[in-house]
Amino acid sequence: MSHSNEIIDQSSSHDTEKVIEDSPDERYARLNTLLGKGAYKIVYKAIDRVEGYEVAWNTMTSSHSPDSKEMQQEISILKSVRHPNIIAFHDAWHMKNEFVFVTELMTSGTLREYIRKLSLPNIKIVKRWSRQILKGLAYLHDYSPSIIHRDIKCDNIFINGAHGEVKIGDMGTAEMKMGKKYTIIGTPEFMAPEMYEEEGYSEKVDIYAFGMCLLEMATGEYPYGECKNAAQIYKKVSSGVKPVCLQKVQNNEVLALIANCLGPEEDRMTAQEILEHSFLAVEPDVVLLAADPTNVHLTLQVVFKGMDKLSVKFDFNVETDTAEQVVKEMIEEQVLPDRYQHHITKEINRILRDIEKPSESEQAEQVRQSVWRRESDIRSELDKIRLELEATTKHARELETKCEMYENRARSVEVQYREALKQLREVQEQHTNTTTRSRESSLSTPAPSRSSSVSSRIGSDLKVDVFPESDKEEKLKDDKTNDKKDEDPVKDDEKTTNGKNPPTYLSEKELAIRLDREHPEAAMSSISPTARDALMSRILEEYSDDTDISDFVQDCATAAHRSAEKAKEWADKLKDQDIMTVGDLRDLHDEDWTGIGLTVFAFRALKNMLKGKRLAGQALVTTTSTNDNTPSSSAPNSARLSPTT
Ligand SMILES: Nc1ncnc2c1ncn2[C@@H]1O[C@H](COP(=O)(O)OP(=O)(O)OP(=O)(O)O)[C@@H](O)[C@H]1O
Repeated sequence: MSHSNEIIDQSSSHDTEKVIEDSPDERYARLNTLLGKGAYKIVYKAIDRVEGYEVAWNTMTSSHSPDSKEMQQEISILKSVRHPNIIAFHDAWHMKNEFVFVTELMTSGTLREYIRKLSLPNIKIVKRWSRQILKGLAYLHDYSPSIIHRDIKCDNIFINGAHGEVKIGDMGTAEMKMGKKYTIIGTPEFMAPEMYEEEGYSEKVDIYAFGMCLLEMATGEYPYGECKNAAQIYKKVSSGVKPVCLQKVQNNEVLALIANCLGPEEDRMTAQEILEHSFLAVEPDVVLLAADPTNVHLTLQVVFKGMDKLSVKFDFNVETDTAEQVVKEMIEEQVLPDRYQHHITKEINRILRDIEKPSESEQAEQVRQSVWRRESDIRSELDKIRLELEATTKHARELETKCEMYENRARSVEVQYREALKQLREVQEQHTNTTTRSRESSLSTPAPSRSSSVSSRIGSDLKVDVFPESDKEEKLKDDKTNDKKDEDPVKDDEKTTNGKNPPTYLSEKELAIRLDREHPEAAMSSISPTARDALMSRILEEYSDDTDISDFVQDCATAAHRSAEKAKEWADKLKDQDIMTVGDLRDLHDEDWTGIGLTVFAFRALKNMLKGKRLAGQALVTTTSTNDNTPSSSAPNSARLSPTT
């Protein structure tokens, strides 16, 4: 080569690049940039003046006359070879004793250099590269006439690193080198045994060489690196000894594939068969081609990527078909290979799911609607609760007013009772005195019976009309609704006594019972003396804030003549509201009480005990000390545990 002193390395600055020479037709301009040198070729960068591309300018010494008919034919074949995985051959000419040909330029050098850079390519990259090499080989082998490369090796496979494109190169050289079909030519490490035998060979020698490339890709080692020369390689190849690095192949599928490529010529798979091998086969895509507006009738297509197989188009009825059944049918009809059954079924189901899924804007609208619905539900629920609360508060106030009224009436009845009692005693006293005097004076005429007239007087004076006529109905209603659980015998009594035949005049006995019931403090006498003493002392003591609410409620219930179960029921309601001590109860605001859910009776019993217990205690003391079922005249009215405010 006469240009060495002007040559710059590819890595040198582009500013120093300049055109050194032109092709005979001046389309290609060779630059002084050296791309690489091989055993046969020196390769420069050049520019295609017509297309504006950078190209590779290959020069090699040649004894062949490019003007020969044979050579012209080969050049025209090479020019017609067009495949994405084969470096394009653009033009060739003979100049002095140099043969020059222009090819596609590859940016990242050879696959061999690239493997060294990666140190060890992963299995995904190996698969991707292998697919591309095999596609190129399948194209060449299927070409008419069939083209055998003869020198497949990682040095003759080039890469465009930016896109991971891999292309088979050295095509021109291969053609030039071959001369005759059975010429022994190639690189010993990659040559199939039949190539050494001079008995002819087929395109399967390229498959053998591909096996060696795969070995190099999978191990990062050059095959037969353990051999010192071509003779040693030949010996091993002809005696069937495989390269040592084969033992380093980890992946069993890769190992099986290499074994097939390096095996006997007749057993070797073709490039197309290897491409379809499960290790390299690319799973097909399933695409939705069309759908009717209701998304019921679909047209789907299975697309086999990277394979020359036809894609499969089929109809799918969402309402009647299932992916599993449709794929099974197509496999049975041999429309689809069964190895893709699972994948295609999965892909169809994915499409069906996507169809069902609402679009993003529909999803957003759905979310908006549901938020709006929730908001309006909550708003109307709040309105409802507010109205209920207002009604309940109103009702509670009304009841409170009525209670006050009943209490006032009860007070006046009590006063009447005391007055009557006083009169009774006076009458009795008078009667006794009269009787004594009579006896003393030994009068024979019996005195008229005063007691009967007193009784009748008491009966007529004591008009126990605690609940006015107008309120009786209401009272019955309130008793039923609000105090239903506190089934109070007194109230039942009231219902019958006061609700039906007002006004009611009670006999002495009835009056005594009535008063006993209306005065719980008097009823306390029915408690055992010990219990009563204990309760009394607790009432007289101030309940400390940390008194357990259950104890307090039990006292209230006992004082109000309510059962232990009732006490527990009240206590549970308070505890439900986190009221655990008397202190908690004291802290309650008036409005908090209504939320506890206690009956009006319980509510008042507790509240009164909390507020007026000193009085309650006094009442109890009086009742206890007299040990009498009749109420003490000294018992203050407010001490009663009947509903008061
Ligand atoms: N198309 C191309 N694009 C870019 N660089 C190339 C191209 N062809 C060859 N080269 C560079 O030139 C170098 C020599 O090329 P190549 O290996 O094809 O020569 P060779 O003489 O055929 O060598 P061998 O026969 O020993 O493989 C390569 O290593 C590569 O770096």
